[in-house]
Amino acid sequence: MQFLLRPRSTALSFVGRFSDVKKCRIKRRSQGCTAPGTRIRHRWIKTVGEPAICPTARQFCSSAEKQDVDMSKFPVDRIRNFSIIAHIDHGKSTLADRLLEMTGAIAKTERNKQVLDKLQVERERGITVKAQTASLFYQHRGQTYLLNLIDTPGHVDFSYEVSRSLSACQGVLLIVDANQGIQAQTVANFYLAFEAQLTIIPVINKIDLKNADPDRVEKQIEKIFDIPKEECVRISAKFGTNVDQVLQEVVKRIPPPTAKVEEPFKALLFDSTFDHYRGVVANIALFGGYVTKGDRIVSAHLGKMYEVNELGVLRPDEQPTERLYAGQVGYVIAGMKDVKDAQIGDTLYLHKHPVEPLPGFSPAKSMVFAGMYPTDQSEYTALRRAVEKLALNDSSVTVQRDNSLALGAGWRLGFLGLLHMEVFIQRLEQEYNATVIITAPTVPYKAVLASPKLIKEYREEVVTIINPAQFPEKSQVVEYQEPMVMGTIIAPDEFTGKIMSLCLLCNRHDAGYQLAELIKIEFLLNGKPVEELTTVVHKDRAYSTGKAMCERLKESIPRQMFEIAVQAAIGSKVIARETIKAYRKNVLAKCYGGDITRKMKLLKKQAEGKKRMRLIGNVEVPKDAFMNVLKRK
Ligand SMILES: Nc1nc2c(ncn2[C@@H]2O[C@H](COP(=O)(O)OP(=O)(O)OP(=O)(O)O)[C@@H](O)[C@H]2O)c(=O)[nH]1
Repeated sequence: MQFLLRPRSTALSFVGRFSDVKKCRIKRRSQGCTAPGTRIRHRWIKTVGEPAICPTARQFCSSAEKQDVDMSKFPVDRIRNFSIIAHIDHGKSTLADRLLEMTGAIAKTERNKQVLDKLQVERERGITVKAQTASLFYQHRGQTYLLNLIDTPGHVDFSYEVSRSLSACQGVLLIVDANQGIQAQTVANFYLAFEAQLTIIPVINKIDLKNADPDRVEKQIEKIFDIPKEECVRISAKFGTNVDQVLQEVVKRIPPPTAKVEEPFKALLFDSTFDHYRGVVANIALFGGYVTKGDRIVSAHLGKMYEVNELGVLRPDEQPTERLYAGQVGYVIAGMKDVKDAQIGDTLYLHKHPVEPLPGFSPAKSMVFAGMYPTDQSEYTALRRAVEKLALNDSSVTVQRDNSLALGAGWRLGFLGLLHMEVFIQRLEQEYNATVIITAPTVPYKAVLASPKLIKEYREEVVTIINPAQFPEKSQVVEYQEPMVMGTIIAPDEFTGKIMSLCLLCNRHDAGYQLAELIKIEFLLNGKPVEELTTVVHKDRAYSTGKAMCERLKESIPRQMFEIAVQAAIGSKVIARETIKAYRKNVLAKCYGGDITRKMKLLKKQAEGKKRMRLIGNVEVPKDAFMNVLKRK
């Protein structure tokens, strides 16, 4: 790993192997933007709209009032579109709950916790993986404001969701934990918002904590982001302390959208979900004009025409309206049945008024690839549909068809990181009842080919390999290359030494490829290679990886009626071995007496379990064994 010290030593940059990085994230910086760690010299927060308001003059909409709000009465200057961004667990979803409660969008009950985290996987893991939109009506000085709030995920793997959400906003609430202070994703998200030229309101959360030190965090914010400490809002999202001030600051400081209703309809499709009954529900931000139910709209990228069947706002549940106007954020359902119809970043316009498309987004770059196969090939078609639908909800997943001799037809999927991969598979299992086998995750390596035969086959000299089983032999290549990342750590001088070990966990961006000594390791069960476990590692890690994987295989494969040899091999050379002793599992062992139905039940359960097994030679390997072995600790 290389380290580069930046001027004044406020930031430490490093270049490291991508495969070392545990939480993967790729970040592209637009040219000419401020480099991480350098101080921003100019003031960039503007105060717009009215001067400071008297808190007593503020009122909130009641739940009853909100139903009657006529969207057509919303002049653009009373709309505020903003996102909540932060490092993981700094309290975005908790603050979103409070904002929803205070504006009457949801009732204030114990049950209403992390309302915007709708997915089962989000509730189980306590993390946000999908950005969610909610339109809030907020009364201030006798006027109703429409606040469109987008709650975003904090984990580095889902930062693509954050950058997409920001394209629909003019401002952000940058939440910082009063105890932890500024963390890697705080800096990364700050730069996303800064580069998008959004107004940034720093919010110091969790001031109720015993170890909270808001003064220190304010100083950090001032030093690193150049935001005067007077502009920070101190809150406790958990207890609602000062949360009303956040709403006031949103109205005061975030500018309204510049969109004009008089212009032709132009909307950015910034997110979408798939509804089994109604098809694609597209989240749109209107950059001009208005759209009405029944209008015929065109998607600029695909040139396809649709009729708007339903549109409305998200409160946070869908609330249909007759029209959506310039500056608003809402949803449309327009008979998009095919998942490929709703391209994230596409521009929608009226059939009769074509417009210049909006810039859209550059596609997310997958950095972790894995093969996925149905446990039972008869489930292939159902799984294909599930993958397509889930990929629509998560456009940062790349899907390529793949075929394995042993596992049959499947896909090679690309993810932004390992958590992203785990969440995708958990969602497939929970939302689509799918059971799948996942192969070893790998980063995209490059090989400079030497063999003319291979060059002819690939039709290029430098190939990117996303499947270790297709990794060319050393004799066929000039060199291997591996992806590198550029990471940034911002810290005071005195900590430079200590933070070296933390480098693997920090924010990073693409730093190209470098020459690498790579080796392919194969794993064999009783002499039969398990293709899906084939892995490519750095030469110096070959033995430790081979040994660790053999040990994990031994732990994960249940004993069978014969002895199983677990081996790791480089070419024909075995580098590690473990033995699984013979054993016979008699499921009826504890079932005394003659109750035949009980015995049949146990045998049926065993047969179902076997379905989830994969037969390698004569060795049965449960699906979970693959996951256990492939999980990096
Ligand atoms: N004491 C205290 N705890 C808080 C406060 N705000 C949030 N928390 C807790 O912090 C944890 C994380 O809160 P979330 O709202 O899920 O954080 P998040 O930023 O949305 O998390 P991700 O979406 O996963 O990035 C939860 O256990 C909250 O109860 C606060 O003001 N005070």
